[in-house]
Parts: sequence; C-alpha cells; structure tokens
Amino acid sequence: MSQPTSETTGDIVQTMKDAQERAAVLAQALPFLRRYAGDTIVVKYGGHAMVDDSLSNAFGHDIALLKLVGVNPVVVHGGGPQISAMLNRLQIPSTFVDGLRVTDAAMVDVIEMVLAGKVNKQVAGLINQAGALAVGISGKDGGLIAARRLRRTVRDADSQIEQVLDLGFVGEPVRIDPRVLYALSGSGLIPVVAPVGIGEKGETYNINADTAAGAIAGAVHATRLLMLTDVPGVLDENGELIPELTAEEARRGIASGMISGGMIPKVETCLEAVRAGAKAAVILDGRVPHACLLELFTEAGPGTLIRGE
Ligand SMILES: Nc1ncnc2c1ncn2[C@@H]1O[C@H](COP(=O)(O)OP(=O)(O)O)[C@@H](O)[C@H]1O
Ligand SMILES: CC(=O)N[C@@H](CCC(=O)OP(=O)(O)O)C(=O)O
Repeated sequence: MSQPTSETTGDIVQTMKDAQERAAVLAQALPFLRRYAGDTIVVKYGGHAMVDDSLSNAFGHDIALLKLVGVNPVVVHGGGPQISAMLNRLQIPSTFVDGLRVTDAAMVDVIEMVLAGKVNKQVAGLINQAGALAVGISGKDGGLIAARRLRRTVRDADSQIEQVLDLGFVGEPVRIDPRVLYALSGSGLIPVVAPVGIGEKGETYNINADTAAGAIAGAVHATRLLMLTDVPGVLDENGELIPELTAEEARRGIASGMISGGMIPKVETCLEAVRAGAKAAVILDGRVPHACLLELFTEAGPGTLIRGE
C-alpha cells in the first residue's frame, strides 16, 4: 500500500482544519438561528449591488438560506441605475431632488416596466436559483402599498418663503396592507417587492426603495430591517463605523452634518421604521459577501444598528 506523500498529508490536514472552522461557524450560529426562527426580516437590496454577479449570487443564497432555517425574509429591491440606463436609451433625461428622481407621466410607465418587470424578476430569479421559491410582486399587487404624491417643501434662503416642489409621480406610502406578504410567506414563498405604489385613483407612483422597505418593515413589525448599501454603515467624523446609533444621536448627527447626502434619508427611514413597529434597523455594507448572514448569525454584526426609543 502506498504511503501518502507529505504534500497530500498536508492537504488532508488543511481540509480538516477548513471543515472544523466551518463547523465552528455553524455551531456559533445556533443561538442566532433560534432567536430569529419564525421572525420577519425585511431586506432592502439596492440597484448598485445588483451589478456584481458574484455578490448577487451570494445575496440570492443568503435569502434562500434564511427561509430554509425558518426565517421569513421579505426583499424590497431598488433599481436606480437600471432605470437610468433605460431612460438614457430612450433619451429621457433624469433630474433628482434630494436623491429622488423627478418623475413625469411618461417616465412612470418606463420606471414601472423596469422595476416591476426586469429587475423584479431578476431578483426573484437569484433566490430561485439558490433553491428557494421567490415570488416577484409590485407594491400595487394585493394593495400592498397605497401611496400619494410626495409633497416636498423648500425654504428660500433669502425670503424664507416655503415653496412646494412638484416631483410629479414620486409617491410616499400612506398605507401598507401586508396580507399578500403573509399569504406568500405563510405558504413557504419569499416575497420580492418592487417599490411601486398605487394611488386613490389607480395612478402609479415611483417610490424610493429605502422608503418602501422602511414602511413595509414597520407595518409587519419586522425583527430587523437590513439596509444594504455601499459603505460599512454610518461613519463618524473620523470615518470610523458607529456600531449603534440612538434616535437622539442620529438626529444630532444629521444636524451637525456628520450624516449627510444619501445617508440622511436612509437613517430617517430606519428611525421611521422602528417608530412604526420594526424592532431594529441595520445599515450595512452590501459589498461584503454574505452581509445578511454575517449580520444575523454571527457576533460580528458588521453594520450600524438603530433601535426604537
Ligand atoms: N456619516 C456617514 N456615514 C456613511 N456614509 C455617509 C455618511 N454621510 C454621508 N454618507 C454618504 O451616504 C452614502 C450612502 O447613501 P446612498 O448613496 O444614497 O446609498 P444607496 O445607493 O445604497 O441607497 C454613502 O456612500 C456616503 O457617501
Ligand atoms: C423616487 C425615486 O427616486 N425612486 C427610485 C426608485 C428606485 C430606487 O430607489 O433604487 P435604488 O435603491 O437602487 O436607489 C428611482 O427612480 O431611482
């Protein structure tokens, strides 16, 4: 009988070590698996995160795994870059106010096609390919997101007169009817929601995906709202990650300018979600592979946690 060479012995030792490390990670996850069993976790999946194939596949696997271990994930996706690409092809220019795309009647048709069509099916497909069953719907299905025209006001610096801005068919959720989510989740399926809402007269509204995810997380009393973004979380003046932020600290951070730009609506959405009924919200780095699993099932919890007051 031939003796294994030292190289193959080394390989075997390494394989055993890898397996032991994996087993240790699984064992560490057990208390977290118990903690979240049967809970609803809302995950906001942004359009930028979708363009990297290996990250997208890891995301699909994470969501499928959550369902398999007894958690009820609800995915709310964005699609800003995908909408911009289609509008560019159609030579329709976009303008943004405070990160919101000003949306006229012609644009809202294109936006609904992109969000509730291509992107919605693509995200559901990622999860399906990972072995779970996801169903793509829009906020118009089952009356999930009743919306109205968003009213934005700005104050003129000189005259101090307030002006109402017309953002067209940009909507804000007024009522969430979660029955369609419960029906799907209760049947072993994973709802994947496009952030499109329906108005009183049947008109369609384009809703910022963060806002839609926050409203849904509040309405279903989600245990966690996970907001995947392109930074490690909320950073302080020195660029260090803030692991936990109270509502008061968040308000001070916005007032001082420490929290600015796109992070303002994100933090405000988290505050609104916990006010409305979510237990906590986490802003975390979607560029890290398996960010959702790391957040939920390890001590490391890599992002910024925002709890209710
Ligand atoms: N204190 C802060 N901590 C982290 N990011 C911040 C902070 N203040 C402003 N930002 C900016 O907010 C951005 C995240 O918001 P946004 O670009 O709208 O995210 P997304 O496209 O994922 O929705 C970060 O890339 C960063 O440039
Ligand atoms: C009103 C508004 O701005 N709606 C967004 C909807 C998509 C979105 O929010 O996508 P991300 O999460 O990928 O940015 C838009 O038109 O781009």
